[in-house]
Amino acid sequence: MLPTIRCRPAVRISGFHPGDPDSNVKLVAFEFKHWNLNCGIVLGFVQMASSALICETEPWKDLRAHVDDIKKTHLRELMTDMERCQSMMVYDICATLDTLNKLNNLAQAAHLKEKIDRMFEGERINSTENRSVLHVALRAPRNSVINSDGKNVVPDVWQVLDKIKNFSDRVRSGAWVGATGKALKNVIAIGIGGSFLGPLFVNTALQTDLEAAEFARGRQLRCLANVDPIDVARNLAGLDPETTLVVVVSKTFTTAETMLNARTLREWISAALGAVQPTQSAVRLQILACNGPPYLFQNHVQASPGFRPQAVAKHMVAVSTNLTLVEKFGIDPNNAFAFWDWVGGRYSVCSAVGVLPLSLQYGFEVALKLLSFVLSDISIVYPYSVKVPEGASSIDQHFHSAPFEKNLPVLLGLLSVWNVSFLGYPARVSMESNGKGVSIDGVPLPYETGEIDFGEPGTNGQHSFYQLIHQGRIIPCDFIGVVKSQQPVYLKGELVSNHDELMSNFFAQPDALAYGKTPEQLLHENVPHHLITHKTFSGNRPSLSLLLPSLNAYNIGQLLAIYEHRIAVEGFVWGINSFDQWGVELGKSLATQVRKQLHASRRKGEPVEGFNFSTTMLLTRFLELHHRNRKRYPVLFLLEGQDDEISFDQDPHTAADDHNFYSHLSVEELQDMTCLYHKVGTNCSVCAICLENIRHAEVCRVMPACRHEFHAHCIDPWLSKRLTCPTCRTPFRPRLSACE
Ligand SMILES: O=P(O)(O)OC[C@H]1O[C@H](O)[C@H](O)[C@@H](O)[C@@H]1O
Repeated sequence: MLPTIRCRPAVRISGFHPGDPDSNVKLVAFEFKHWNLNCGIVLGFVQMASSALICETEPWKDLRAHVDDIKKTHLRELMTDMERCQSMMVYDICATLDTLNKLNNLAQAAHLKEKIDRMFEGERINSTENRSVLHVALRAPRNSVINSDGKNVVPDVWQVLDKIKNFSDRVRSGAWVGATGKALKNVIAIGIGGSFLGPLFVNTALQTDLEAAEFARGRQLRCLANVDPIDVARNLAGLDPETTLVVVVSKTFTTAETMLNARTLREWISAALGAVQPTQSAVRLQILACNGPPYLFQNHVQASPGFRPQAVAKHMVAVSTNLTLVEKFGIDPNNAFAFWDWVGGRYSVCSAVGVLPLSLQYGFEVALKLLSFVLSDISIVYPYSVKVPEGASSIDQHFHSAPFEKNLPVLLGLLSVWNVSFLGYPARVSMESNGKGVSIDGVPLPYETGEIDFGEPGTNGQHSFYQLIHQGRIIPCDFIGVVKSQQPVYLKGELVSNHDELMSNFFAQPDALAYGKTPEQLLHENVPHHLITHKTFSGNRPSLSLLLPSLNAYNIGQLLAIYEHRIAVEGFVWGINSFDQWGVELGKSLATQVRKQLHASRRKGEPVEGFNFSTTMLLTRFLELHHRNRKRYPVLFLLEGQDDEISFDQDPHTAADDHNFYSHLSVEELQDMTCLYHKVGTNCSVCAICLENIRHAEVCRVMPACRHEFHAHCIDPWLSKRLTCPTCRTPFRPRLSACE
């Protein structure tokens, strides 16, 4: 089945025969009719100077002039194309045969083929970072040769894959156990951006796939990115550190959010199972306060049995290009899984970034299918002998070698360029790659690039933002559907199965966008006159519909690769660098300045300065309100930190200096401190640390000045570090005596 370009009559790309014996591309195999490619090549070739913008070429100007013609034709006129109607998947664009010829000319002018070749040949096409772009090597068969700087990188890739197989097999079989001897059933993958979204996407898709789910029975994979402690709390809810493995995923191993989350979980592990390292210099007790429900792990903090260095080694592993920092963090280098600077973060899901967490959850064989390989065709025993590449790898080969008229990523990329730069429609995906304002040579761009990416699964969007896409701005949409549901449900008495209900909408929406609804139709339906304009749909809105046979590891890999390459095609044509992301840096560095200010204000009472007036006011207000409200926050959990980067939630006036900050009380001294047996009706009845009621006759400590009361076993770890009330921060001197 599939794709048809829904455009002027007589232009069609069709195909997608999942079982096509002549094709090793299972997602899409298509024929292209009535388009004389060679003619397009000859007519369109224009040599560009290296810093010339694509908009200065004749093919670009030709397309620009063509826009007015195209705007005269409505998409609904194209719907009468019988050839298109016979296809199973439809790509509706506002374009004609002529448009496609002109786009092909543009591809020639942009030297698209040469750029694709340079990428596969490992040239440093990411010139602003001086790197090659070789994510295709991550899914290359073991015996292939792909060079970067004259070195074949494929053996390194397979060395890591072998290591992942070995490690994930051991964890899954129970040969690798946690610090207390229990099998590790749960995995939390910490990362952000490209070190998060890819694994999250694949995990979301696979967790309802029956085959994959069978391999994941009894196991959980959670992905944590956001630095908001609420997200940490949600991800840890219900997990036991004894049976949890933390995978820290960061290309650089310096990303602020990932490293703070990694330190947080390192404390979670070590508080429950033993301290991280006996660093005396900066061991501090931190209270993270929060209004939310008490998801977290106070009990583990109290129960910490003391220093057990193997806890982190057993419960934390890393994926990174920066193995030095991994080791410095305290993770055993043997438990680090490498990748390389020629893998961009957002193109890294096929590296250990995705393959390690997915192998731990679903087994290595399922993860391998995502990349390239049909397991039935290879021996699982080493060495793998790969016969038929599938998954992402099949699309790589297709992208590299198929002629443009049959090359799906090329066609999709060219059509995106048409939508964005000529028709002025903001399109989808690739915001970090192609959201650029200058060419690869640093020349400001006089045309629109980049796309805006948003969406929703299933029909959710129909009940919200589809209003915008039907009657507001024209936004080209991608609809991705599957023929066979992962979880088929058919209820007796219903008109259709649940999946057919879903798919009814999949087929209807592109038509609604393309056809629209005219005032004449509405009048014919007796719609009241005053509502006619409100209920009119202009139509003529382009969309792409992709129909997959099913959502399994192969198809997911293919889908990923199609979108990766489509993005590259767009960037190659626009003449921009799709592989850097300088635009994300400014906000991050400003956050560093804010972080320092918060630290200085909270710890030393320093006023807010160095910011613009508006931000100064807002920050000051934030600090004031936080300070005023702090007593009402329930204490969520206690942590020990050792990094100066961690901002302390500390009253400036009670933390004048580090000398007073530490109580230096020994365990014996703590035991000697006055405690009492709680009597009903006295003081507070809730311990603000564990949030449990304090019951009759439980052993408690009452803060002498403020009379706040806590379970003795809850408050003691805190008191060993500082002599303030954790609720109101009132300082005090201990009275040492036996229990009353
Ligand atoms: O993997 P890391 O080095 O932690 O980077 C995580 C993310 O951070 C950056 O902000 C980049 O914009 C992303 O492309 C990257 O994926």
